[in-house]
Amino acid sequence: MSIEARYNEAKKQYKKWNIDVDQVLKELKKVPISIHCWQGDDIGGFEVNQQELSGGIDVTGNYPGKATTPEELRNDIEKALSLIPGKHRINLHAIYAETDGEVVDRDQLEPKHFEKWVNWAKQHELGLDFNPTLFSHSKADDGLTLAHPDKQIRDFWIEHCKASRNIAAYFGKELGTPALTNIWIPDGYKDIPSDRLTPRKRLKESLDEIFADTIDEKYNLDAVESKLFGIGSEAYVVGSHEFYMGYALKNNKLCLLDTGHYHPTEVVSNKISSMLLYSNKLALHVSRPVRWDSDHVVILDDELREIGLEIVRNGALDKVSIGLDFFDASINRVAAWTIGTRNMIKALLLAMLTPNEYLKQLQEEGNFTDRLALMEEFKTYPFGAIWDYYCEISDVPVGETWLDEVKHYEQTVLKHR
Ligand SMILES: C[C@H](O)[C@H](O)[C@@H](O)C(=O)CO
Ligand SMILES: [Mn+2]
Repeated sequence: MSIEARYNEAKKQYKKWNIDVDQVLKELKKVPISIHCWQGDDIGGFEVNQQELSGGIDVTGNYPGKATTPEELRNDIEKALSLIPGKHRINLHAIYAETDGEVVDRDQLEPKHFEKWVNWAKQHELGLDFNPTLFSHSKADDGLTLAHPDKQIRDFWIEHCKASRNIAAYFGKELGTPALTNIWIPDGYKDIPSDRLTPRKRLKESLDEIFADTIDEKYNLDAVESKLFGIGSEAYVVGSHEFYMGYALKNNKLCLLDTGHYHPTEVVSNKISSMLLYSNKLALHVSRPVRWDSDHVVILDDELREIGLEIVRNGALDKVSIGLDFFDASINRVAAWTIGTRNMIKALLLAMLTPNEYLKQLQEEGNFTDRLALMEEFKTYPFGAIWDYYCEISDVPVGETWLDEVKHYEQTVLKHR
């Protein structure tokens, strides 16, 4: 049976539940995923004086073929994009600036250092998002940045964050879609602090200074990302969830929830509805923590499916900015992007192919038997036929055939680096 014939058969099954699959695919096509560039080079970046990765995050593995130049990184992203259905965004960190061999410290970065990224994004009709990089730098060596007791250090990072917002606004203006500037800092202490309040006060003041200049939301949106702990900040992280939730709500910023930044049994899917009751916008870093914030490649597990459902059934596709954040250097990096991003899209499609309104009604009626029975039965509905058809009409490989393309790319390009 052809892919189209299988699709038409599958469609009939969803039709029984008033799910218009053609319409679903049109909607899905409009949802951009912000794909993080840093999977392609193990968060190395291209600074002239590149420093070792710090900030309490770690990339493990030594799979050959990592991108060593901006051109290589862009080529690898292009390869991954050719295997992923839909139109997406690329998420950059400040360390991906291109300064033509000149040493430009982070507080001095300007839009011109990202001109090549913008030209490339225009060529491929991609939106861009941005992150100041407050790690892998001598001024972050003691694990403190915006909350540092030394004003000079704080000021340096404040200037970097301001510069980053201007760079993001430039992306937004040039590309006609607002860039999300996400601030994540590593600040914290390895051991039990004697004062939790003072560093948080300093962080609050630093953020107030960073955001003092208003930037049109047409061009730039600001997000703040919390964390529970990092390597070297096990006992205390200044920018905790509560800290940023309060800050974001009070200052009209987006809270960014990273799925690896919570206690092991705490899930982001359960936070989305609450957060959206108090804020009209929310951002995600979808990752896969294995026992800790390990940033494994996203798989189609229960939590990913639940995140998809929470976004879709609450009508929040235009409120939640979906970004990815994983970095695995033990497997082919183009495959990592492809697996993780295809899975994120699959989770959204699965959610759209669920009779959400009817299931809500069952719950309201207290009919938990039917609710459970249907939720389980829908797990074996012919989703694969719809997904394959979506890939076909999106001109990307169907099923696992994308892997052959990655293998070919590995043999012809990655192996020769
Ligand atoms: C590269 C980092 O993963 C990223 O900036 C940050 O979002 C993070 O999640 C740190 O744990
Ligand atoms: Mn993150």
